[in-house]
Amino acid sequence: MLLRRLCTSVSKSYPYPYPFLPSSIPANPLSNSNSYPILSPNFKTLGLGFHTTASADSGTAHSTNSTMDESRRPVPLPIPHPGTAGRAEVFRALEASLGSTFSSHPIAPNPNPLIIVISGPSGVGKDAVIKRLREVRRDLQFVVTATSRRKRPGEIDGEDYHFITKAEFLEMIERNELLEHALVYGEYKGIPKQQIREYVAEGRDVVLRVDVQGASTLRRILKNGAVFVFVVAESEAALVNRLIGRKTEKVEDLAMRVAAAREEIRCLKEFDYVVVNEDGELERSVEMVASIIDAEKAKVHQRRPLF
Ligand SMILES: Nc1ncnc2c1ncn2[C@@H]1O[C@H](COP(=O)(O)OP(=O)(O)OP(=O)(O)O)[C@@H](O)[C@H]1O
Repeated sequence: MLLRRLCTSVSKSYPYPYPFLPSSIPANPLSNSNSYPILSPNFKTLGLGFHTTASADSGTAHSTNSTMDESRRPVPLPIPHPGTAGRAEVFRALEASLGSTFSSHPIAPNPNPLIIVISGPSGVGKDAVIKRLREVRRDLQFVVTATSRRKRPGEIDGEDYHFITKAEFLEMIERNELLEHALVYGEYKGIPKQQIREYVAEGRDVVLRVDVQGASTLRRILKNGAVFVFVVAESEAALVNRLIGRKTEKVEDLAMRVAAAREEIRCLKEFDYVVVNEDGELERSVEMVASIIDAEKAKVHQRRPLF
């Protein structure tokens, strides 16, 4: 707040390109006509409680800090005008006047690795969104869910899902290898822990795909350490049409999935973001998810992926 006030008042009052000088400061007697006067090295101390002022009649700058010794008194140095001098020359002159080199280290800290949980009712397009996201965001890691259900046409084992038997799934549960698992429409689905741990340890962003009940479990485990995205269709009718169009469900399963979707939509408030995957607008939904990820990575207060 204090910094903002300082920046605002300084930028309003100072016509020179150097932001921390009061406008009343006279020309530097040592400078040529292309130079601006500048103080050294006490500008660094502005934030530390020194208050540097300029005296119009003496042509020198003073500090109101009574403890400042002679050696730290501001020394006026000539700064060549960027219009006539080379960039490197002005850069070096600024460094000399401030008494320190300009660091090339990143100003903002590296963002934390992010866990992105994508969920939503059956048939809204979670797999379709994730499949496309994989293509457009190569920087993301996708945890492959293990499932006991049968492969659908076009699905690839180890890429879309790890297709395993019910017995193998139960062994994974026994060995505590799953972060979360659920029995969904008579088939097991679960998220292997190890993959997430490895990706997060490498500082990578990880995308998980879970059903709504799985998302509730993950929220309890991961709390605010992950971002939860709820994918929905624009309407119930659109969702039903999509499920029918997929032609993968038995008729009795269709009714069950639609009934479940009605319940699952009530869980929306447990999520951080909602993405409406409108009919024919898959690309826009994928862009929306990518934007959510970018916004999360730009957060000043980052989530901490702990589990
Ligand atoms: N925006 C869209 N417009 C039109 N069709 C879509 C769109 N998104 C997905 N679909 C289609 O809708 C059907 C259901 O999508 P998908 O299988 O990705 O849903 P899902 O949420 O992963 O379902 P489930 O949880 O049952 O696995 C698929 O046939 C898919 O191609």
